[in-house]
Amino acid sequence: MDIKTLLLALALGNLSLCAALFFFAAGARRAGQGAHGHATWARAKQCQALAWCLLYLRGDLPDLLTIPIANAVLFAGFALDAAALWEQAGRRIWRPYLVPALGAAIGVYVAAWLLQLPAGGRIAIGAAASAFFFLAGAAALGRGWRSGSLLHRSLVLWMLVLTAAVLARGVLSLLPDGGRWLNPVAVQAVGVIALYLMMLGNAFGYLLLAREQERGELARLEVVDPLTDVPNRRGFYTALTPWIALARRPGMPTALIILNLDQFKRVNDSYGHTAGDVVLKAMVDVCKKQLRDSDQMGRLGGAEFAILLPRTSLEDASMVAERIRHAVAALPVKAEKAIINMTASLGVTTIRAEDSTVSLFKRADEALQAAKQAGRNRVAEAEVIKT
Ligand SMILES: Nc1nc2c(ncn2[C@@H]2O[C@H](COP(=O)(O)OP(=O)(O)OP(=O)(O)O)[C@@H](O)[C@H]2O)c(=O)[nH]1
Repeated sequence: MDIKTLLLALALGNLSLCAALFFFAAGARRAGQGAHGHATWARAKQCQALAWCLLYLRGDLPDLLTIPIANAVLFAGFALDAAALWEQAGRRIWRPYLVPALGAAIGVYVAAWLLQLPAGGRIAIGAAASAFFFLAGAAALGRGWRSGSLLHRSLVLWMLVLTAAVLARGVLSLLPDGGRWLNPVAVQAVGVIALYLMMLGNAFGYLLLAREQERGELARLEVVDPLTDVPNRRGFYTALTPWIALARRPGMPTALIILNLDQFKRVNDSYGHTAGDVVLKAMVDVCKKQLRDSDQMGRLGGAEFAILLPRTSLEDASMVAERIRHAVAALPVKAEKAIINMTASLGVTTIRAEDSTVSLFKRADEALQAAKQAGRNRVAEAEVIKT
């Protein structure tokens, strides 16, 4: 296989990935899901497909296009590959690191071309720049090394080996007698094959990270409310369980507040569901500001929230509830070009030795209903057992 055929294989490989991503994005858009998740990776593949096409057409197109521009686009493609891997690994901030590195790589390469450095020098610069971006990508994949599967770890090692091969090709191109004891065409072919395998390794690595991230997100959504980012009912119950067990032992009590926004249905009916969502998010922020780090807020559903206050007496919990009630009433929420004033009703109780989740929530809910019936925008305590 000659070098031209290998370059064509690289161009076609990246073009097929572009096509696959295009149809994936179109499918996601039709399903109403949006497809922003893979935008960086799609751009990386587009850059690389264009660059390999230009490199393939060397000799047919002007050198300006097939040498400096093709390599600059290729470096951009490799940098975006690394960026996409970092995004999938959970780090969204890659621009401050990769953009200057890309600028430097392009600057040095173009300067070498303008100064008419021998081709070996340019190849070495290209290899060093590519290896840098491959290493950045491998580092993103390597972050999950400890918890990673065998496939995950093998991919990291595979990318490191290929990076070393690309780098070795660059070093060999600098040796004055490199061509004497090695066939230069074979060295070039090994370099291009390493790049081809890197394209495949990167695609596997990217898909692996994407699958891991999706699994992590699904696991998170089982216990977290996606709108307000606080635990949902299931997550809150899980956090509550040890405190119910602890209530059987002597010591400071744990308090529970249930908060329900008043007449929230009207907000949805008057301003729309989107405005209602903004209000719910704002309410969580308002409440969190009144709580300690050790307190835990959760969303039970609709406009109803629960707050767990460890080591807090009924009296103190009522004071916190009153503070929250006041803060909610004092803060108008801007949503959908409207200013919405809200109030909340709150029921307060402490966990008792004989409590189960059902009896605890029943009591807190009765207090909440008492607050609603007394005219809303107020705090009510659950009845205390006289001993
Ligand atoms: N915007 C928005 N609305 C929601 C969401 N979940 C539930 N709701 C709405 O929240 C409203 C809950 O109303 P309720 O708590 O039952 O009653 P209310 O209007 O607040 O009246 P009171 O509780 O008696 O003061 C219903 O209209 C639900 O459709 C959500 O995620 N977003």
